[in-house]
Amino acid sequence: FLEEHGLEYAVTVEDLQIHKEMDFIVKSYPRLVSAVKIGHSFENRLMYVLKFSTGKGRRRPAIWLNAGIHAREWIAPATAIWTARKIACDYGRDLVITSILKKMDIFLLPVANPDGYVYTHTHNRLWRKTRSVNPGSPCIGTDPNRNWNSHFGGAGTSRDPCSDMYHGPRPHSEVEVKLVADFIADHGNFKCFIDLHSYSQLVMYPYGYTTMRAGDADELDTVAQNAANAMASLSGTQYRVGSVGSAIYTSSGNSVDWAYDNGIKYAFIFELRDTGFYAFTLPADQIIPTAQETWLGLKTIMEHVQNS
Ligand SMILES: O=C(O)[C@H](Cc1ccccc1)CC(O)(O)C[N+](=O)[O-]
Ligand SMILES: [Zn+2]
Repeated sequence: FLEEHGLEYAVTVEDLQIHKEMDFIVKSYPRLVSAVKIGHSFENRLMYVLKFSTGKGRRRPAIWLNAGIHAREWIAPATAIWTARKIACDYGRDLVITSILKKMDIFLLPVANPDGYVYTHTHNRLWRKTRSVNPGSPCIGTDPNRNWNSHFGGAGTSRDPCSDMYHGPRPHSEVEVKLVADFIADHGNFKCFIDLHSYSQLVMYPYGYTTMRAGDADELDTVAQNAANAMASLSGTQYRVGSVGSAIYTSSGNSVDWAYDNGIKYAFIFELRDTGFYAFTLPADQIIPTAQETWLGLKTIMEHVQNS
């Protein structure tokens, strides 16, 4: 049919519901929110960032909120898209977010690994990595939280393409990582990088490649503890706090070590709900409660950044 009608055979990739909601938020708040499309994934899906900005000027101090780098951690993109609408709705109403946006821009990437995210909906709910091809191996994908150009290939990573911790053939080999890293480096004025994962209920800061304390560890620990306290204030959910290396395990090439090494002092990773009962398959009725408590933690950090 397509041949005889001369139509191009369009390679359709499943659209993400979340991208449709992002379009809707851009349309609903055109003066505050814009779509920044930083490129495409390995399987040619949009890498779609929302920019929240009240001012002109391309290089206002900025905050990067990242989610969904690991495909199976569905609560992270869900929390991120709820947060997108919360920022838009509360600007002009909530004193803290209004004052933050007066001086800073916020960039939000709800699905940082779109190929993996779709794959968890269509083939394997517990998929973690990207979906890139590994030449010479039957195994697909690289762990995008081991692929950043920071102590690449060090502790807590694997060189085996079949491993869930495979660091990839080289730093930023994954286009999904490269696009974010290049965007942040080119912008050059990011003050804060927050990466949403699940599960374990943790608020962590660098370093992950070592248990050695980062230069700013004392300040970051205080900020993280304040965030955890704010999150617990809503319905008592307990978040532990610490450096990645000490709170869980050493793992090199992760996003916050890269951000911190590239001058973004306020670099945090959140491990959202729960502590293992449902694990990655957190029931949908916990999405909004998780997003609401996480928002209190995010505001705590962003307020500190704005005043620093
Ligand atoms: O292994 C990971 O990348 C995170 C732990 C982590 C978090 C921050 C920096 C380095 C590692 C754990 C998780 O979110 O991926 C959950 N999991 O183990 O699947
Ligand atoms: Zn993760």
